[in-house]
Amino acid sequence: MPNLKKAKSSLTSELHWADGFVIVYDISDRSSFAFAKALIYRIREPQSSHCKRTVESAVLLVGNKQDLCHVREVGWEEGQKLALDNRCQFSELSAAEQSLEVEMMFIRIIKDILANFKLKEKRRPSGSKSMAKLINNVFGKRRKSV
Ligand SMILES: Nc1nc2c(ncn2[C@@H]2O[C@H](COP(=O)(O)OP(=O)(O)OP(=O)(O)O)[C@@H](O)[C@H]2O)c(=O)[nH]1
Repeated sequence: MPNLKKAKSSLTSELHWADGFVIVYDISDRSSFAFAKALIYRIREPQSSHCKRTVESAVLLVGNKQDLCHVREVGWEEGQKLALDNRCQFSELSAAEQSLEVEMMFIRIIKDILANFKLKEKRRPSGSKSMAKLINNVFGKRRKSV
């Protein structure tokens, strides 16, 4: 429960501007997984009016310290399920032993962010429709004739 409270007060400003999040927990520490879960819930909770995003944030959940799997407290399936249930990507790695994997992790989140923006572009009304919308936004829909 304290984790949830702490997570609620975390990320407040980042929720406004961040296009992506990498949430890292320690597979040999269950409390870090609970905190990661609370952070993901915070990111995915329905946004309040002052924080309306047009593109959903990309989230990559990472189970670190895979080299400590002999003292594992969080199963791979648990991490995978949390990610799937909350539209996140998931991977496990060992930052201590796999520097390339860490690099790949950042490339992956950047790719996901770009994919989200491309998806939004596709959904936008095209050409004249979008121009009409822009004009309406600037001048207002119901203009009185002079
Ligand atoms: N065995 C192992 N240890 C790791 C790994 N990654 C980080 N550590 C160790 O975990 C400890 C915490 O690492 P930090 O890089 O300080 O991570 P942090 O998230 O800033 O941790 P806090 O400062 O505790 O919040 C250090 O002792 C690291 O050496 C890993 O992949 N395997």
